[in-house]
Amino acid sequence: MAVYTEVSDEELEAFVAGYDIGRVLSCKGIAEGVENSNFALHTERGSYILTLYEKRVRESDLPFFLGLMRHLSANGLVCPLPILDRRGEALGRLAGRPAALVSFLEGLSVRRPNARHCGALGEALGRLHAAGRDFPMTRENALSVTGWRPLFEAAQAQADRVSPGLRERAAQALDALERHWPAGLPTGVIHADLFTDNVFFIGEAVSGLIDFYFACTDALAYDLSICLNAWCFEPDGSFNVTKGRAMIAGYERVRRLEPDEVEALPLLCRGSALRFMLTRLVDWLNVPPGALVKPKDPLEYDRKLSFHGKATSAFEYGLQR
Ligand SMILES: Nc1ncnc2c1ncn2[C@@H]1O[C@H](COP(=O)(O)OP(=O)(O)O)[C@@H](O)[C@H]1O
Ligand SMILES: N[C@@H](CCOP(=O)(O)O)C(=O)O
Repeated sequence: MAVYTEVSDEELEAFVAGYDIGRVLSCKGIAEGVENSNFALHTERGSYILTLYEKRVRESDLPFFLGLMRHLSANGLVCPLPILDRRGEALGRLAGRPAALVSFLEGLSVRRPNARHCGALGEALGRLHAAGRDFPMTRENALSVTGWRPLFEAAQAQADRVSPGLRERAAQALDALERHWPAGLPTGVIHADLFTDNVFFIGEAVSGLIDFYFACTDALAYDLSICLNAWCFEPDGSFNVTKGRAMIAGYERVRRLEPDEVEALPLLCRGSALRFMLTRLVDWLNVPPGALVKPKDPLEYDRKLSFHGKATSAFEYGLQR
């Protein structure tokens, strides 16, 4: 369910009249997604996504997200382009919420990516990092290492109800990561949530990247580690090194990893696995009564953590030199 806020026809027509995009032909709520209310909007001029930003997105971050998408689009990355209204603003208000219109992207996300998808994704991630290089705004990553202990504290008392021993496994990973988290790696704009549902393909070519609402300024290789976690494990919990090799090679076609990033990769993968395990665990333990959102499985990332805890070098993830 991802329509939290209903919009009346009158409100919608008044909002759309603020843009030079013709009149509304249709507007349908989109079921996918969890954070915001999204609608597929068709007007006399084209197709758009209308997003009403809900409570989990901080309003003060919206200029960063919208500015970033405009910057990346201007630098050749296919991502949603925020449409400017007649006043030249990308951010408006609708039904009492901050709202924006972005361009509609063609393509489909893949649920079970193969190695060619992983290679194409790696290359697209490299292009994203290159296109973001001159973006002048910054945004701290609230879900990096200093953000993990509060999540752990919020969930630890009930963690063993989800899986025996989970509290201790998470505590050990967190202690190790807090002690050894790498500093000084090359940083820039990262997507920070480039899971399969946020990447569109036409055939095996990437046709667009969406959902920049976790984007921030952080280590570039951390973004790659998020993708290795999200794309290269099999349903049985094993890491598919063929997919990892394709992804890293795809990334390095655009941007070669530096020696300190290579060195840090296993730790970054462990950190990003813990990040998603913890946010999923907190969500799992706090499903609001009557909610239609299906929480994501934290144990998927508990299994990934056990792989990363044993990995010692980037070669185990498919790096070739
Ligand atoms: N620019 C776009 N073009 C086409 N479809 C989009 C676009 N943006 C979002 N969508 C659709 O809306 C769904 C939810 O969007 P998403 O940004 O992932 O929401 P949330 O941030 O709430 O998780 C996506 O899975 C996709 O189907
Ligand atoms: N990708 C995260 C959850 C964020 O969901 P999204 O719909 O905003 O991509 C996870 O898998 O835990």
